[in-house]
Amino acid sequence: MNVAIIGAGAVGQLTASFLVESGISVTLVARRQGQADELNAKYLTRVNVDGTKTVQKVASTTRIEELQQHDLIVIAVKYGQLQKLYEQLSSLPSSVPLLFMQNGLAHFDEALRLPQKNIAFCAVSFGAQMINQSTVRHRGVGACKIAIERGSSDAFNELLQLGNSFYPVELVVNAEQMLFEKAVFNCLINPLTAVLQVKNGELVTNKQAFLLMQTIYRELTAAFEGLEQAIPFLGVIDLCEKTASNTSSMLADRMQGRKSEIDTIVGVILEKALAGGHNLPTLRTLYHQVLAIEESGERR
Ligand SMILES: NC(=O)C1=CN([C@@H]2O[C@H](COP(=O)(O)OP(=O)(O)OC[C@H]3O[C@@H](n4cnc5c(N)ncnc54)[C@H](OP(=O)(O)O)[C@@H]3O)[C@@H](O)[C@H]2O)C=CC1
Ligand SMILES: CC(C)(CO)C(=O)C(=O)O
Repeated sequence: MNVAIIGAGAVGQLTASFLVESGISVTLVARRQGQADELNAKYLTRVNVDGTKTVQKVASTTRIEELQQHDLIVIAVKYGQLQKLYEQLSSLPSSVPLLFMQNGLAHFDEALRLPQKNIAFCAVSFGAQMINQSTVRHRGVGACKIAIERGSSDAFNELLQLGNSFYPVELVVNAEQMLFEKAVFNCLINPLTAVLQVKNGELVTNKQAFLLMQTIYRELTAAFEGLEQAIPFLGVIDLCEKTASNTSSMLADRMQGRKSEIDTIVGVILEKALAGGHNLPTLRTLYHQVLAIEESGERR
């Protein structure tokens, strides 16, 4: 099987590394030629959760138009980077299956406007941190859930049968519900880690941060019926603990001075809650804090 992964960042590199380990041929598509050259010249290194290293050869390119013959294209860029990609993806053959790996909800309808016959979405709860252009650190084992929204599961079978306990893959029935539940986890973790500039584990060990997370959980469960059953608070604590040493993707954005995914994650959840008459004041305050930090351009 030939898989192309667009986005040689934290999630793209980690996923590439586990697929290669299972004998799948992977092409990592980078945005910058310099990174593609480095990946081609060097090896891709994964620093495992126990600190050991797994080193593999992975091909890299910047040329999306060359991906016509691939059996699967995984899209592992940030939400804000998808807009530029849609046009290129739409010119690929409609037979090429696509798998979207973004957090948040805004890409769901957008991706389904593409002409491809097989489209699936992914919600991942592992931690991944880019160390440099060809090294990724696995910062916590967690599931990679896949839900097929259009077409058949055949194209995704090899991924679903990966059988690696460090990169567990699960098939989920309802893509939108899966993305919603993952966005709820991210509402509880990402903005707090970004504003407080702490790793995920500190949301449990720091009493004040924990209190804030509990308050947001109460707001969310009051707004969405059945959420407390679908996502018990213990599950949130568990995710923080499993990814304790991870820099959340939103904190990583703040540290790099990049625009975050606050709107596709928190913005969409706030809108849904408001439609049901719930304002979620604590989460809303964090939302504006993240936007204010971005507006101030603190690293510029
Ligand atoms: N990191 C984590 O622990 C987790 C992340 N996620 C989610 O996964 C998604 C990806 O996040 P993450 O991997 O952390 O993000 P990164 O910023 O680490 O990686 C994104 C990569 O995409 C590249 N890219 C952007 N545009 C293009 C393009 N047109 N062609 C090719 N490559 C492109 C970027 O290149 P460049 O650097 O040149 O801009 C960058 O290397 C996000 O939605 C995030 O929320 C989910 C769970 C955990
Ligand atoms: C799973 C988690 C919380 C890992 O940090 C994540 O989704 C993110 O950082 O965006």
